[in-house]
Amino acid sequence: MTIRRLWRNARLATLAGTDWGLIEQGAIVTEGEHIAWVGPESALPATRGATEEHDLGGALLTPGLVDCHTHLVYGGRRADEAEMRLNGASYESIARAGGGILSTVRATRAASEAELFDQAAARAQTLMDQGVTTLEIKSGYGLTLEDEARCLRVARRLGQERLLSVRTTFLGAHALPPEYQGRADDYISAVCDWLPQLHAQELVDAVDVFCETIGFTPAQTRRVFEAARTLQLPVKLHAEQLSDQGGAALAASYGALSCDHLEHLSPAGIAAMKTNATAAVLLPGAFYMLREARLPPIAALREAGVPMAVATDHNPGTSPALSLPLMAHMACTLFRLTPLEAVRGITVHAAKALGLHDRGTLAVGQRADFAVWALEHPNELTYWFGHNPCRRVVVAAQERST
Ligand SMILES: N=CN[C@@H](CCC(=O)O)C(=O)O
Ligand SMILES: [Zn+2]
Repeated sequence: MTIRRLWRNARLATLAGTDWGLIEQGAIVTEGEHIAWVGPESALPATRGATEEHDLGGALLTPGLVDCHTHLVYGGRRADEAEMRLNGASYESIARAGGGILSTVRATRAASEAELFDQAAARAQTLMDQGVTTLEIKSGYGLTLEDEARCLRVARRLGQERLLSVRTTFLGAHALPPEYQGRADDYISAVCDWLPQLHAQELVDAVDVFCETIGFTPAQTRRVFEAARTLQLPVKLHAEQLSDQGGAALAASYGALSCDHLEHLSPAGIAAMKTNATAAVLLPGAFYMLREARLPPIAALREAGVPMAVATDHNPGTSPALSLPLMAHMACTLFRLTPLEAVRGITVHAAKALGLHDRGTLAVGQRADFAVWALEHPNELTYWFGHNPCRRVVVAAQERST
């Protein structure tokens, strides 16, 4: 029997149109895992009787948050590297000396799958406690077939065992592992060979590449995208973070779901993203921690109508951040997004960046994923920082304790 639930006595921010979509004294009826009715309580049809009723005490209810770019599964930590950077070393110089991503690769390979799971689960819990109901998790710290598979299995298990929706992204082309030094093209051949094997194990929802001077070239990126295309897997790209490689235009030409980082994005890249409906994922945590000098071209993206998402980019090197509302706050203060843009960036546009159209707003037919906040207005999601106003989280109409 489909369970029908009534969630009432809430101020709703539906985000279903182009504004906040506020509904005072609102109610939502869910049937099974989806929203069956949403509106002011006064208009609730009598036929909408529910088997369960939840009084939300006048709190603010928003769509569940979507963190569309994380590297959540890894071993170790990189506080020493952060200290080196604070003492003057650059991210690139540390990477070229075999630190950076490769130091996390060593720690990840040394960790057991159970350890990787426990550590990632604790991080996921912190994100979830602050309103996240959908989480993208990339591999990219294993860099062997088996180590990449382990990380993707851990990510899948998080989705199965926790009340959370997880999307997995294969990022084998994240860094060149030591055993392939000087043989980047051979490593890309290996990555292209692993992809169908991982896909056959149902471990891959999308494919990503780090296209950068300290990552992979556009030509190597293209080879990975061709392998993804053969399997009809969507692609996304770490693009134009530290330099303009023309990666965004390349990714957009493959119909990429998103291009992420984008501090060095060119007008041609923006035009290609616009043409191909590719979302821009902004990552203020990495921008802040690397003390980058150059802002992503927000005004031009806005002008072009490219959807802008915001994510934590949680990773041990450049963004050990575990609060998506904090990233929305930083997207406003650092990148000058409006509060509405930033909140759409962690809900409906983040869902779009994952190719998901069934979440991110409160509307009939959408997944019943929402967060309840001790706030009066959704603009407070980008106002407060350093505390957690999230009170309840509901995933597919099931309440998760926070
Ligand atoms: N830029 C590449 N990948 C990560 C950083 C990974 C790391 O430094 O461990 C990012 O998205 O910022
Ligand atoms: Zn990343």
